[in-house]
Amino acid sequence: MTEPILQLHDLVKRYGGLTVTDRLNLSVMPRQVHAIIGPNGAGKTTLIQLIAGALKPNSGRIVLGGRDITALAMHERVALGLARSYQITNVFKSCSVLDNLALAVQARKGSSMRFWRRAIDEAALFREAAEIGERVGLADRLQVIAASLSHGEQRQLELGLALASAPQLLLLDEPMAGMGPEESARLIPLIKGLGRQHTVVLIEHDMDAVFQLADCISVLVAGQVMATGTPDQIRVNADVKKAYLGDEVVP
Ligand SMILES: Nc1ncnc2c1ncn2[C@@H]1O[C@H](COP(=O)(O)OP(=O)(O)OP(=O)(O)O)[C@@H](O)[C@H]1O
Repeated sequence: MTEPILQLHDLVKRYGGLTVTDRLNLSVMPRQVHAIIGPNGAGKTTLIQLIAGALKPNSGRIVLGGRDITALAMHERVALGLARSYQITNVFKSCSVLDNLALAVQARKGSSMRFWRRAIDEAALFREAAEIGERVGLADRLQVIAASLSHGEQRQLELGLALASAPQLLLLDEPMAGMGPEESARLIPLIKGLGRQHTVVLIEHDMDAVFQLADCISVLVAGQVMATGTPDQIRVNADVKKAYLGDEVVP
């Protein structure tokens, strides 16, 4: 039987007297896009930060690939195959798409200070960077300076930068934010494809996008998972509909 790639056990996060993550349990299966949705203030961002290691839980356990990572720092989680794509961009604006990706690949390989690196290594580096560019839909934009990319293309490049660390699990924080309908339509199949290779956990407010791209959806309400299921199961779930009344509309 396939084991979950990520498991959260009785996770609790409190801010003073406010319990934001409330004995939360969640399993994420590999090679899926698993979306976490929920009304405003349900604790989605907090949950992503707990998984990434940007926040420490008050109690509970986080298990990645069978290993307890609860006590590990962010960079140690990255080394074990966890990557997070930020809304706040870490793109070098004056560099080309290809150079940005090559730098990210080089960072993974830990060879940034090796000025004497052989040319053959450099060719492999740029080949890998170009391949990542292709996977995020930027094959014909590799030589473009990052600052000239559209908003949507910059988000695609950020995805590419996250992929450069060769993650097992990719965390995406509102990948559709600020995108127009055309840009979203382009990103949906890309993210779906990434889920097949890396496993994607995302939070997203665009419900149309979530129901198109997710294999599995968990609904977070008041810091707990109220329901987990396929988009079709979640769409007809009466409790979920009730939780969303007056908030985002489940399509
Ligand atoms: N650093 C903090 N200190 C105190 N309270 C916080 C802090 N960060 C978040 N909260 C509170 O925790 C709750 C959950 O916040 P969180 O941002 O995780 O929810 P969310 O589901 O991502 O919301 P949204 O959909 O509006 O982005 C909110 O009530 C928020 O005010």
